[in-house]
Amino acid sequence: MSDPVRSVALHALRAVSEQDAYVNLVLPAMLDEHHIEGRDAAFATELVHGTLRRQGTYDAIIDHVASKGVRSIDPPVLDALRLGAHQLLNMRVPAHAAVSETVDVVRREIGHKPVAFTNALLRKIGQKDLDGWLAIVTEGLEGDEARAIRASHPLWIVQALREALGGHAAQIDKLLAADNLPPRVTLVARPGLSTPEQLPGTPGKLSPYARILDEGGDPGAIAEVRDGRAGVQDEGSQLVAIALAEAAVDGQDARWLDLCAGPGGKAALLGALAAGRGATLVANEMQEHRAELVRHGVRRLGNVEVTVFDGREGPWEPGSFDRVLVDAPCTGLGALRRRPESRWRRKPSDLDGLVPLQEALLTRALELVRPGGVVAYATCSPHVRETTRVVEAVTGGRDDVVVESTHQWWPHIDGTDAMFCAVLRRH
Ligand SMILES: C[S@@+](CC[C@H](N)C(=O)[O-])C[C@H]1O[C@@H](n2cnc3c(N)ncnc32)[C@H](O)[C@@H]1O
Repeated sequence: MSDPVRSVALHALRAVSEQDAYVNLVLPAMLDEHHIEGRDAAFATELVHGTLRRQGTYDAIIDHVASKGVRSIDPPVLDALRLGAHQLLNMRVPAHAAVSETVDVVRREIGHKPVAFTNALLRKIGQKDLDGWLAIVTEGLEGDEARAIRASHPLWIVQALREALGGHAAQIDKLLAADNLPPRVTLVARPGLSTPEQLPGTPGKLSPYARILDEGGDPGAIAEVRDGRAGVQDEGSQLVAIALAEAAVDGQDARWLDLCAGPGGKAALLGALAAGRGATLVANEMQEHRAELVRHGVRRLGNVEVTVFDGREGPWEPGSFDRVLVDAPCTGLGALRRRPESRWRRKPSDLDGLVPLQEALLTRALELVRPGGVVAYATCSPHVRETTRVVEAVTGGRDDVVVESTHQWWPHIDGTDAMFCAVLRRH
């Protein structure tokens, strides 16, 4: 394969759009297979992740330059055009190389037929810079419609994020911009197993256990991460585990439960915090393959039992836990910056299935915690239907539950994923 980097990039985009692959899984495997490393691997990652993030903007531009519109274009050719547009408009690739290399990939990987078409469209796109194109494709559009194209988010997500910002809705552009920046890798030093000072990088801003790796830092090269004394974990996730661990409980503090634990990042931190107090943790996960990831994450801890049940039905005694975490399955709209394709895959109707499950899991958690104990309800989504409205629906009309605190973290303010956490106390 000549220029294997761009060929791999196109294959990864095809796998995402054709087979619903997750780019975070499929691209590293392809890079490994083709022995693409170092700067070439970083270039391929930027090509693919950047193209996926900015797909909404590029499709609007391609729609403008293609005489029959973007929908008339064969999916493999469209992926190649997006790849070319990203190089032309958002990367420091010289325009002639962006066009000719992308056209070569089309010739090699798709065939001769679309070569002239691709060449003509990319040349047109190369005639203006990104700002020039944005002015054209948002002409006549206002507010969120223009914003959706400019910041490359589906309109319904822009509207949901603006609603979630509430009184801070004016920050929407900053939030959308933060979603388009790849996050720095953050480590967690699991207390009792390692200290942040033993890890490379700089201290976190919010969690006392966090360390932020320098750009290009490889967590796989760190001994503490390899052997489970530390892990890779966004600071927002660390803060959720800390919020549950630090909430005051009346009386004993011996039995903790993580109802939805897979893949186990929060369970590992909670387990370490529980061990420091002589408490035990049940880390439950419904899917066996994800429970296996939890077992791996907590392998250094002797106080964690991993179970595999539907959290709504597991065989625990009512009132048998002092602290319970419900890190509920959700749309993940708070983690768009680390999952480049997910914004295009999620649908508003996903909420219709998730919200009843979230309510049922929180209801069960409130049954399993003892009076005087606490429940933390968390989502890696700021969508109000999954956050405050779930808490209101479950606690409204109950006089045995008090909402002690709610907190929404944001990428553009806190540098974390947009995690939500409510701490509830049973009476
Ligand atoms: C947001 S993730 C949890 C992330 C995890 N706490 C961590 O920090 O690594 C939600 C998890 O809930 C699991 N899940 C979905 N439905 C469930 C149910 N009914 N009971 C228990 N777990 C469930 C999913 O498989 C998924 O692993």
